[in-house]
Amino acid sequence: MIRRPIAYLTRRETFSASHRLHSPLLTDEENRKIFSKCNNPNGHGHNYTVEVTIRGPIDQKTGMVMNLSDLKIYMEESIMKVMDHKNLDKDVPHFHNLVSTTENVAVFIWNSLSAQLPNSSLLYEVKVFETDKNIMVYRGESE
Ligand SMILES: Nc1nc2c(c(=O)[nH]1)N=C([C@H](O)[C@H](O)COP(=O)(O)OP(=O)(O)OP(=O)(O)O)CN2
Ligand SMILES: [Zn+2]
Repeated sequence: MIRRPIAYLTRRETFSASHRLHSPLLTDEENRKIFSKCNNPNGHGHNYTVEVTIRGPIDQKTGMVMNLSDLKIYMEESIMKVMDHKNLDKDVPHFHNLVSTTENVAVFIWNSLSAQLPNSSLLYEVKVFETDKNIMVYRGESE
């Protein structure tokens, strides 16, 4: 049997969203202390960048791990339509009772994409840049 090379492909999208860091599991005082300026009652915004990486064998016939045009559609559905120009806490039901940290945003994107992809085992990494300096990575791991 011919061994197929494994390759990684990544697509990047950017979206803008507002949010407030406020955990329902903490008191108001604890929220203020832990999240400080990010607990501002009227929220704040970010221009997020998301990189989604797919890992898999290169198909002999197509020469592709996955068609980037298809990945574009999956990311449009899972990320852009859901979060771009939205208030994460109010507009995205997932964050009604879950603090919208970038870690949780990365997990949310992973789960949404997994549900969309025909073969979710190809999903390798979701990387979310909250700012140029603050970057979170999720690879589907849990403990
Ligand atoms: N582990 C996490 N910590 C923090 C998160 C997060 O999502 N996960 N988020 C925030 C705030 O929401 C906010 O995004 C912080 O942004 P910003 O003030 O721009 O970040 P810096 O203070 O690092 O920016 P400087 O440019 O260095 O001032 C906080 N923590
Ligand atoms: Zn923030």
